[in-house]
Amino acid sequence: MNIHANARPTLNLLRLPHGQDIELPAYETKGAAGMDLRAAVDDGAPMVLESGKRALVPTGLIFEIPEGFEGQIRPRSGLAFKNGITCLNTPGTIDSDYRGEVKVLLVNLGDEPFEITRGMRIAQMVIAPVTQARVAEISETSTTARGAGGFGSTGV
Ligand SMILES: O=c1ccn([C@H]2C[C@H](O)[C@@H](COP(=O)(O)OP(=O)(O)OP(=O)(O)O)O2)c(=O)[nH]1
Ligand SMILES: [Mg+2]
Repeated sequence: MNIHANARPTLNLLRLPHGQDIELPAYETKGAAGMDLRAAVDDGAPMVLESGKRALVPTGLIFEIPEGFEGQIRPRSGLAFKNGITCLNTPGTIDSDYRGEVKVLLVNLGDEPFEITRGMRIAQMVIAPVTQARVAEISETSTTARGAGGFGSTGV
């Protein structure tokens, strides 16, 4: 039994006209972290992503991410490995107050053109909790062992 079953937040979504027959985002396995998102491109006109180019791919869906959460749009590793297709802005951020169509910014880092067909699973979305911090300006920082060391300061 999933002990978190009752704690699962609900993702409301609205289909746009061009998303009508697209399968809804779904977790492909019981323990999947992300739900796969599908391309709502024209049936008769697949989108061709040339090598080195990027494109915003429509999902045909508007989400209401529950308050206190975000949607993280991440690449699918299979597309990345086989075709060099990834999300340019990964992880893309879907804000809980966004009410526009969710789009996936794909880039083709492979050598061949890539055809995106209607209903193709192009990316995945992870619903993750978000903390909004308060911002407080200070005049000096506390002291730590690390100090300003970074970018490899602890060695390899
Ligand atoms: O891959 C993505 C990333 C973002 N968005 C939408 C939802 C998100 O809530 C909104 C704004 O995203 P972000 O804050 O990353 O972009 P921005 O360049 O800062 O735009 P804005 O000024 O609208 O916040 O764009 C997508 O549909 N797909
Ligand atoms: Mg922003």
